[in-house]
Amino acid sequence: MSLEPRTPAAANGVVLEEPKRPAFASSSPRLRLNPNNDHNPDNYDDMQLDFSPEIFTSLERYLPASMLGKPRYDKFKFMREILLKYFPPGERNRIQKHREYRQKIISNYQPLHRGLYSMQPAATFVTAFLKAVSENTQESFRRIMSEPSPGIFAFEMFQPRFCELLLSEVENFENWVNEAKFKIMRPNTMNKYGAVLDDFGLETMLDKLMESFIRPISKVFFPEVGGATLDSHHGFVVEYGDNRDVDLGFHVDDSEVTLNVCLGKQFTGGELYFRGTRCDKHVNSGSQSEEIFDYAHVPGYAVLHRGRHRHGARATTSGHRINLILWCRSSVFREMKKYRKDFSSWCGECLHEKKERQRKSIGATKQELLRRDGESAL
Ligand SMILES: O=C(O)CCC(=O)C(=O)O
Ligand SMILES: [Fe+2]
Repeated sequence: MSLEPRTPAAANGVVLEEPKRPAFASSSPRLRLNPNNDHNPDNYDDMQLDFSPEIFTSLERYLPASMLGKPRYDKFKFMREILLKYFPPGERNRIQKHREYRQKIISNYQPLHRGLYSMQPAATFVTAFLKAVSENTQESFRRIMSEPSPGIFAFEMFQPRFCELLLSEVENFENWVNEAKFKIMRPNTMNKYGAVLDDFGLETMLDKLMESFIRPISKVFFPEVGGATLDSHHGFVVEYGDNRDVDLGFHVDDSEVTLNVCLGKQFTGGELYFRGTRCDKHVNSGSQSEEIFDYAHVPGYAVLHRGRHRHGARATTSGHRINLILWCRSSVFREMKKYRKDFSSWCGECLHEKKERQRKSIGATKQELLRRDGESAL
């Protein structure tokens, strides 16, 4: 098996080209860095748009103060100009196709357990997890979590009943896909099986899961990779066993923080193996012995790690294993990353290089001092 990490490039199919910086003249107004949450945005549902109306409604909170009082059409033109720079036509086309794909599922698929489609914390999480998140402190999180290897957190998360319901919903969706001979998109380029939960209606629920439960934890444990600013996700299930995927190759996720929860059912094998966190430049570098760690999945239990923490899943040797995966992303972190070269706060190899530079520089300084001492003694 190759140990070359592969970035699952097509992830949820949303691969954005490098955004080009808007070429505004320096005197032109710019978007605000933080949203104006007091502003009540207009509704764009009735307009013929080439981007989803919700994008305009969301973006409106970022408009400069001078634009906010302008007529709706002026705001629309201003925002569209920005969006066009960030989404080239091919990308826009792909997003439009994906929107139609989801629409087709939503209008034909009959959910089995409607309760799953809105976040119901008391029916979803085990009590200890809920308590830790409501306390929202490093101590409360540490109380329910183990950190068996640096940057890998394991904890009990879902109630058995919630796992059962979600498994049966996924099964119901897959039966519908087969009966309707519907061609579904798989979670990413690495899986032949599994399903994207966001595509059949669970996007809002998973957004809530990320915002209210994963982001507070990530803010504490992964601040250096945008843990506090997670603002989008890709949520899916992976499936292993007979007539399913067997294992998963060595890779990094297209996420800043990944939540991986085992839903069941009964299985042997399927352990995750981790090999240290790396930036793009060092993604293929070797591992230190202390970075080598294996984790055995337990139904109901979650693993939380940086997306750049290199990992893979060993063969599921018997039974059937289904895991919920939530790739959580931060647009702010991705934008800032473009202007940085040193990632020693989270990349094991950048840190190693930095220490090496410091060691050399201290050595050179010592040499210089010794030389000066020698000269003055003459
Ligand atoms: O099979 C697993 O538990 C890991 C899945 C995974 O790493 C992924 O889908 O990115
Ligand atoms: Fe992964």
